[in-house]
Amino acid sequence: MTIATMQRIVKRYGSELALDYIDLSIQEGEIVGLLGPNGAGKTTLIHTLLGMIPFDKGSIQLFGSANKVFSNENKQKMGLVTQELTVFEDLTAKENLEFFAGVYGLKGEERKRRVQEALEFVGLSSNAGKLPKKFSGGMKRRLNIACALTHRPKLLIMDEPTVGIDPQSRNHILETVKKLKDQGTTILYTTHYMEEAQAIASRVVIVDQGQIITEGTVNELIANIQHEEKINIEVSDTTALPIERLKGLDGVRHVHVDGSTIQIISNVGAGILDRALSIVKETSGVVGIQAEKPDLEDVFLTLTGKQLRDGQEGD
Ligand SMILES: Nc1ncnc2c1ncn2[C@@H]1O[C@H](COP(=O)(O)OP(=O)(O)OP(=O)(O)O)[C@@H](O)[C@H]1O
Repeated sequence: MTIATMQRIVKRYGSELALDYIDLSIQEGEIVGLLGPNGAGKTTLIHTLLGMIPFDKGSIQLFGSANKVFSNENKQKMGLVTQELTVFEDLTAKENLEFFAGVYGLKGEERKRRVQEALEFVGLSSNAGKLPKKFSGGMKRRLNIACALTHRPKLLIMDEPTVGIDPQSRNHILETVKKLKDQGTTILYTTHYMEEAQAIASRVVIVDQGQIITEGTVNELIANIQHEEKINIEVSDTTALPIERLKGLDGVRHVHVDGSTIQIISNVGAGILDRALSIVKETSGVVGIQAEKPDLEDVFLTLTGKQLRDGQEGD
């Protein structure tokens, strides 16, 4: 089932074109990683999808219908984890959750149960009675996520939920996102950390300057930009290098020798590593292997000619 569709969406802030004909659809059960540098339009895209800001052109469908897209019924099915922390510093973690659960209309025993579940889900049960101002940055981020979970949204939108936290807390959050997906939540996850998208996204959508410049699974995106694979094999003995035999392997394009290193360039997916190693081992003694593997950063660099500006901690 298609959970959300954006068709030809244009959004301007005055003369600034923030979304430039966006076409995006999100299928049930996916984690869509929305990746792009600062100012690319990620926050604008999700605020538009949630009906929080008006757009200039195009149409949006949610949960299979274009009718009453931003009705309360549909809004109840969505959750937003904001980029800025939206927790109240002077309420305990539990009171914060009770407040947000109340906003979504949960009452009585059900509200208590959902608050408890959300606290457990993000690993904050033992800190339920504490004030967030005493929390670490990572704990505050986890509470911020829990606030968007008590009403069990079908579509959870997370706007850079790991900005400014330590790697351990980040991993904890990424695990939480995967757990949510396993429980059937569809997730739109925006980030400018390419390794996060690479780790959790079933599909990655890369935006830059208000446009979707490419989308696909991480492997598809990498395969699209990758025309060859490179393996460097360092040997201990260069007296009888089996260059001609390596050149004869299926899929090999070039073989170079640089000092004690043999570089083999092959077609993508040729899978020559095992075969090449067994040939080299026969004559030359292998002391090291290095395979150059492109990642999402290379995809971005290839498509836009610039770095993704992978964010620093605390930015
Ligand atoms: N309220 C606003 N008024 C005017 N311009 C805005 C407003 N919000 C965003 N913009 C502009 O729209 C463009 C897209 O911004 P947006 O915040 O959507 O990007 P982003 O990808 O979420 O960036 P970041 O990673 O820094 O959060 C930017 O050029 C930004 O300056």
